[in-house]
Amino acid sequence: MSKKKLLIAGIGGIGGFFGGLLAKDYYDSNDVDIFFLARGRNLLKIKESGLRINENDLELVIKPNLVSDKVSDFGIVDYILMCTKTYDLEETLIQLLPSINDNTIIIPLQNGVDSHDKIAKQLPKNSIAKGCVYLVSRLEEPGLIIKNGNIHSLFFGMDNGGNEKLQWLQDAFLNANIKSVVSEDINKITWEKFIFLASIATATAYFDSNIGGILNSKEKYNMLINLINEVTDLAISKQINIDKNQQKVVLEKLKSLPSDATTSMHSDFRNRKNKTELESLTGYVVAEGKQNRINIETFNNMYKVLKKAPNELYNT
Ligand SMILES: NC(=O)C1=CN([C@@H]2O[C@H](COP(=O)(O)OP(=O)(O)OC[C@H]3O[C@@H](n4cnc5c(N)ncnc54)[C@H](OP(=O)(O)O)[C@@H]3O)[C@@H](O)[C@H]2O)C=CC1
Ligand SMILES: CC(C)(CO)C(=O)C(=O)O
Repeated sequence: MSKKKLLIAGIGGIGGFFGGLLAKDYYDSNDVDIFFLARGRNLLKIKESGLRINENDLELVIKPNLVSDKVSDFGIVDYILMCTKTYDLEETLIQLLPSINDNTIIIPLQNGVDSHDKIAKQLPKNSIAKGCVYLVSRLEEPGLIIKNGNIHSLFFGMDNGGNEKLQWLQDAFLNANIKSVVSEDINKITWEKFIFLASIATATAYFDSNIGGILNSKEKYNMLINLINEVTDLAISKQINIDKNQQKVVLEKLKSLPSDATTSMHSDFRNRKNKTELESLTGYVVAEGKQNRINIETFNNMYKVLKKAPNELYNT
């Protein structure tokens, strides 16, 4: 059997963490190659001294089989885990075309619910999975991933069956100690993540507050509940098969996260990044809510404020 090639595209908070665990497990493997697509100073640092993953003060240093920004170095790969921010998805896919043939399976692990369709539009012949992760992890500096808290989980699957194609990947994740699940109902799972994330990412960025700060303030908590209800109504209008009581589901998830943690979108606002995922999270709910005639007043009000540049938004 030929060697399987698994490419992690984007070595930041999630790609660095999950890619790092895979690269650690499969270093020297005769059966599997783990490749990293990285760029800039991050690429240089990983090439020079490996990728460091710091979890609860324990540090792992990982050398992938190959890290590069030149897609021609990888050849055709069997699987691609898409781990860039959503705003980099389309450009990265175009860059990756020389490594993709009709058999390459692509799994977006990004937040949001539209990556699958965007990839399928560009690559109609390929099997495209859906996926999502629960993790709090940041690329702290080039070559250094810091994971906060004890949770990590990864869900993936395909809408129309086809999960047997994903079984090899599931085994690879489990061998690398990644808590992963191949789901028969991945649309539901990714929407549950979206309801949770679009609400808490919007609230943390709008109030410039961590998760504990939202849960412990009556005013902020009530706004969070409005957000959860609005995006739940949107999901139901789109016939997503979810339980109507998403408040309970979201609050349970929030309680499993460290209270000093925040969302990746809020971190990007805080770090004055010139791009954020506002459009694929808050903006998506506003646009789809309007189209489906759902009351999305709280999302809309917060969206208008969050559209200002982060420099204008936060004064410290
Ligand atoms: N971080 C977390 O804890 C969680 C994040 N998520 C979601 O996961 C996704 C990724 O987030 P996160 O890992 O935080 O993002 P990061 O910004 O930390 O990582 C993305 C990395 O991809 C790199 N990249 C982008 N395009 C390319 C390219 N064409 N070639 C090579 N490298 C590229 C970026 O480089 P550069 O910096 O140069 O742009 C960056 O290093 C998002 O959708 C996020 O919402 C979901 C759950 C938890
Ligand atoms: C809230 C959290 C940390 C949970 O995984 C997340 O998905 C994000 O920050 O994007």
